[in-house]
Amino acid sequence: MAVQIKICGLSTPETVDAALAAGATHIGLVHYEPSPRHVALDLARELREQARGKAKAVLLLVNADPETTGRALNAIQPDVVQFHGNETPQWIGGIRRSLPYEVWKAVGLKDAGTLTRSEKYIGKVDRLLFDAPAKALPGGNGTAFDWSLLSGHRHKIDWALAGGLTAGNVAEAIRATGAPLVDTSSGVESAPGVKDPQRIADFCRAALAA
Ligand SMILES: O=C(O)c1ccccc1NCC(=O)[C@H](O)[C@H](O)COP(=O)(O)O
Repeated sequence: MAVQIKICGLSTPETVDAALAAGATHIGLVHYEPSPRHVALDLARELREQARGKAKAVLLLVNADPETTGRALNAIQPDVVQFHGNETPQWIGGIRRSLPYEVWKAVGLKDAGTLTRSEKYIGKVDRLLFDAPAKALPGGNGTAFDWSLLSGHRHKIDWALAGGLTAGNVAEAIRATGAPLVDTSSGVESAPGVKDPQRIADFCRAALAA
């Protein structure tokens, strides 16, 4: 099956079009004010509508309180909500039980212990997104982690690979890990928060050719 591709941190209609044209299966909308990719709810709703029926819209939240979470989900009605902070399995499981969204949890992989600890989300989420550990931001830092942590790992639920992926390394990352879904943000930007249509096209081509 062809690898699935998420282009994260989109914030303009032009770059959503570029992602859709290049074959992205998922577009990521970051609703987190400290991020250079933050999109307010009105814009996120427009971008989500632009992608409807063409790619899944993934809403990213980071340690959002219940009111913010409810307001954002209501406004955007995404296909997927991705939790990218320290949200607990109980909190995430509650959202998944009560709302009709696919639910993902991002996990920063430092070492084999983090991989083992990520199992507490099994049964509470639909997918684990393995990313580099948090730095200045919880995600979107453009750094890769040690992919060998995943080699030979028996995944018990759906998963995805993120962290420092570019057109230049995504094929190798797919071969090294067997990732069924790859996610990039900084690797398709010309500056933090500024997506580049050419880099989006190059990334998708390289991932699909892997
Ligand atoms: O992208 C952000 O600014 C961001 C901020 C806060 C939490 C998560 C964020 N991004 C999440 C993603 O899914 C990124 O695509 C993922 O971390 C990979 O980013 P990158 O290493 O820059 O490709």
